[in-house]
Amino acid sequence: MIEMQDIWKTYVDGTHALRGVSVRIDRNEFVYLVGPSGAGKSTFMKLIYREEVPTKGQLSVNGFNIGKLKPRKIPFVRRNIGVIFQDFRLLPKLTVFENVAFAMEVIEAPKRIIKKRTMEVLDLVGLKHKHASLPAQLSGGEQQRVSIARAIVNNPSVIVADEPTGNLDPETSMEIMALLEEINFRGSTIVMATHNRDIVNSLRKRVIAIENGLVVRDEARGEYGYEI
Ligand SMILES: Nc1ncnc2c1ncn2[C@@H]1O[C@H](COP(=O)(O)OP(=O)(O)OP(=O)(O)O)[C@@H](O)[C@H]1O
Repeated sequence: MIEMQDIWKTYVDGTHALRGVSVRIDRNEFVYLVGPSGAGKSTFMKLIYREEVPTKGQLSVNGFNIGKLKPRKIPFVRRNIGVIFQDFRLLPKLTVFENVAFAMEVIEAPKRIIKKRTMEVLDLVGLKHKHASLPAQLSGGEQQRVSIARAIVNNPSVIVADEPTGNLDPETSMEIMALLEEINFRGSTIVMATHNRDIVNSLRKRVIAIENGLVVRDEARGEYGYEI
C-alpha cells in the first residue's frame, strides 16, 4: 500500500515538482499516472522507490515511512519495489541471465535459488531461450521484457514503471501491457506513468492525472483525457 499525505517535492534549484499531493493506492491496484510533460509524474514515482525524498508531507510504502527511513532500512524497502524504465537500463556487458540474476545477487540470495528463480522469471517473460544473449542482440520489446524480469525477480509487492512503452511500437507495447497485467494479476501493485493514450483508453484502469505538481483527476477506469 502506498499513501501520500500532502506531499511536496521541491528540488534544490527551487522547482516545486509536487505541491501537496494526497493519494492512496491499495494493494494490487493498477494505476496509470498521466499528465503533461514536467507535471511531476517521474518525481511521484521516484519518491515511491526512494530515489528522492519528500520535502514535506507523509509518504508510506508497504508500511514504511519513506521520509524518515533509516539508511540501513533502505535496501529492504527497495527490494520490495521493482522499477521499469522507458530506456530499459540493462547492463550492456552482461547477458540476459546475468542482468536479471544481478538483482538477486545484490540482496545476497543463495546461488542455487538465483539460478532457479532467474530462469523462472525469464520463462514468464518468454525469454528463457535468450538467457545467454547480450542486450544489444535483442529487440526493444525483448529488452523491456528482460527489464521486467529484473524488476519482478525479487517478488516485489510494488512495481513502478516510468513510460515502459515509450520506446516501443504499438504492437510490442501491447505485449508489454499484457505482461504487466499478468504480473498485476499475480499480486503486485502497479503504478505506471504513461503518455500512451491508446493504452490508457483501451485497457481501462484507475487514472491519476497530475498537472503542475497537483492531482487534478483520480478516476476508477478512467480515460487518458489529453489530446496528445
Ligand atoms: N533533479 C531535478 N532538479 C530540478 N528540477 C527537477 C529535477 N527533476 C525534475 N525536475 C523538475 O520538476 C518538474 C517535474 O518533473 P518530472 O520529471 O517529475 O515530470 P514528468 O511529469 O515526469 O515529466 P515527463 O512526462 O516529461 O517525464 C519539472 O519542472 C522538472 O523540470
